[in-house]
Amino acid sequence: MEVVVNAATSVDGKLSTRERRQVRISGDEDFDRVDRLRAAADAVLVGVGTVLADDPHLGVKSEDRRVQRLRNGRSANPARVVADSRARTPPDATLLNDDAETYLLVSEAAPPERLATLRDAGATVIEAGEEQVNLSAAFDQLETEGVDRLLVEGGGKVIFSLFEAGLVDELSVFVGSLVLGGREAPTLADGEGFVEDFPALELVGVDRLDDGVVLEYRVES
Ligand SMILES: NC(=O)C1=CN([C@@H]2O[C@H](COP(=O)(O)OP(=O)(O)OC[C@H]3O[C@@H](n4cnc5c(N)ncnc54)[C@H](O)[C@@H]3O)[C@@H](O)[C@H]2O)C=CC1
Ligand SMILES: Nc1nc(O)c(N)c(N[C@@H]2O[C@H](COP(=O)(O)O)[C@@H](O)[C@H]2O)n1
Repeated sequence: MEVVVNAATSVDGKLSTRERRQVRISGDEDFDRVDRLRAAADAVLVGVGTVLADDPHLGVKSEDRRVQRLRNGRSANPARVVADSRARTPPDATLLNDDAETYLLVSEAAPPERLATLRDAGATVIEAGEEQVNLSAAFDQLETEGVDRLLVEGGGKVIFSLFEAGLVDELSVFVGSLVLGGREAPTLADGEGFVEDFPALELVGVDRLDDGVVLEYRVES
């Protein structure tokens, strides 16, 4: 499976404010670039922290692109995937609507009654890992469901875990012209952080977009 990570940060590397309030960092051109990434993906993944903070939809915004996907024999929207160890996704979350299939990646620690509620709300549950989702094992199961290209939109904890597990193939970051600040504000890669064996990135693209810049990297394995 090809795993592509995309996020938008402030110049100081933050994904949102210290209150975890979603900020419009991207401008229209960058949101259109993200829409193209979504349209090219089989599924879009976020962590449950992002679901609780933003209640995202994760669908393709452009009708032309949705129509093109249908012409190509695909679903109009990519599937939605939530890394959600303890099944904390609210049953009325927007990404559980009928616009696309939704997979919840959970661990053995997820309460069975929560899983029953979320299955009733339309989710397909994939279990991998004891306390936290084992992303590598979960991705193997997603691949059997036909997910060959996965777009990851965040947040910082999930992105760090993916780098830690060596699962990221491509990374693109839109750096907007603003400073969010705050040591508690989520950054591109949170979690424990690396002290050695940092992921090796090859810079393959730099583009000015809106009032910011898009940096594109290939991740060396
Ligand atoms: N500017 C941008 O491009 C984006 C910004 N955001 C912002 O990021 C913030 C949310 O980020 P985070 O709090 O870091 O949450 P997150 O979205 O990374 O979710 C973290 C949660 O995912 C679950 N999880 C399951 N398996 C995991 C694993 N193997 N490794 C790590 N987590 C795992 C855990 O419950 C964990 O608490 C929000 O403020 C949101 O607005 C989110 C996405 C994109
Ligand atoms: N690329 C990008 N730029 C920003 O400025 C952002 N705030 C985000 N946030 C991400 O987009 C998700 C919302 O998606 P929907 O519009 O609801 O489909 C949000 O959850 C973040 O993952 N991204």
